[in-house]
Amino acid sequence: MIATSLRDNVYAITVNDRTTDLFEGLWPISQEGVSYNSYLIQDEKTALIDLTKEFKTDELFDNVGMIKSLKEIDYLVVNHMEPDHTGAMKALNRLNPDITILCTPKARPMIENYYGITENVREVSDGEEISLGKKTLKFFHTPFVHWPETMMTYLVEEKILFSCDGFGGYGALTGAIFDDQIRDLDFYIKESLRYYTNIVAKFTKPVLNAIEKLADYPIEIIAPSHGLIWRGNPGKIVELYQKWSEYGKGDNEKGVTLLYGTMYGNTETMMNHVARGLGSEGVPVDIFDVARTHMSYILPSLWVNRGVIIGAPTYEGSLYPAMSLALEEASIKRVLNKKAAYFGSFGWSGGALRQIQKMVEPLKWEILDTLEFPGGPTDKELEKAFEFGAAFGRSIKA
Ligand SMILES: Cc1cc2nc3c(=O)[nH]c(=O)nc-3n(C[C@H](O)[C@H](O)[C@H](O)COP(=O)(O)O)c2cc1C
Repeated sequence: MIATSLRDNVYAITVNDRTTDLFEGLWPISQEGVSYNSYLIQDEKTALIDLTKEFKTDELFDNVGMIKSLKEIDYLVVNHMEPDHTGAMKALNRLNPDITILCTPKARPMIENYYGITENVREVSDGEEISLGKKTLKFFHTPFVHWPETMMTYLVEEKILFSCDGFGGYGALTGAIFDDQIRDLDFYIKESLRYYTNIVAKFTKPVLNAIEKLADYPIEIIAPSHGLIWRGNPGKIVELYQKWSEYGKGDNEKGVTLLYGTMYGNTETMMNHVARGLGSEGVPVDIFDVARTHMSYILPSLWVNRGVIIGAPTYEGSLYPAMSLALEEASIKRVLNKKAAYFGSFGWSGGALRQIQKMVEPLKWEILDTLEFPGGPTDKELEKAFEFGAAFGRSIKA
């Protein structure tokens, strides 16, 4: 892909990755893809902001090289050390050992640990400015958006924020790279939420801190290191990230995530009646079979909805394992403060509910109702399931 101009002498080099199956070795992107965005600013001095995953090094270098020889670049700005933004660092350093690497103090030892580079590394302090000539880089330390060494870089005269992982999203770019060029903006918003819940959700407070820190600076372009560049409406992605971060406190949407798992269909039969009960109250419901859906796609729903219904049978005295794994993942991502309910089938002893209580208690999920039944549900139990769903729906709307 050829570099795109953001402003005079400010370029975006967006490298698409459509072959990595799992982002971070965890999160599926084989359908959606992802982009690694780097930025080049040409002035009396030239700065390159963030790099790419190692296997995309040649593509990045070829595209940068069309604008400026890599050997003539003065600064490499490292906003974040994660290898999807720094994988090309060693190769760049070999080509241009004189390049000055600008980073936070916390990034310096990481640069040595990951790439063995110790020379020409210059720490920038929070709020520090470096002049490139006519244009000025200003650095904001934003720890834990997404690692401790993270910072964002602001191009003062052009009012562009290079936000790295902050305000990023999955989704390879389709030639168009700006929000105002995209017909299916909903796709990128959905993929930004999935990215947020997969990658950033644990760090809601640092995201809110970063937004607050930048509040007084006019921003005309948000240029993250993954996904769309927000030029038409940069406030949109900031508002979304802010809203999603506020959800971490529990002030969520009036919807329900219905997670279920089943071995022989009894819990699934019940689930359909619970769902109809919820539907009768007009409450939006997302239904996921936890054994067959990657958690990457479940987390966005769990994150935004106020209510969670768990439907799963007892398995070896405890909870159906795929549901345990889903709840464990929700715990890792700090999905907190939900209204919850449980239903499920058992053979003889039960035990699933006990395990659920143990798992959701630290997450501050309030279990409003439970409905357990032996074997297959009777007609009476199915009626109860409908009312169980409807009652839960009412409590979510309340
Ligand atoms: C491998 C396995 C282990 C089970 N362990 C228990 C158990 O410890 N206690 C119990 O009450 N039922 C146990 N059951 C029975 C199931 O909970 C029961 O069959 C239930 O109806 C399954 O619901 P489903 O049709 O939604 O999968 C077990 C079933 C299987 C297949």
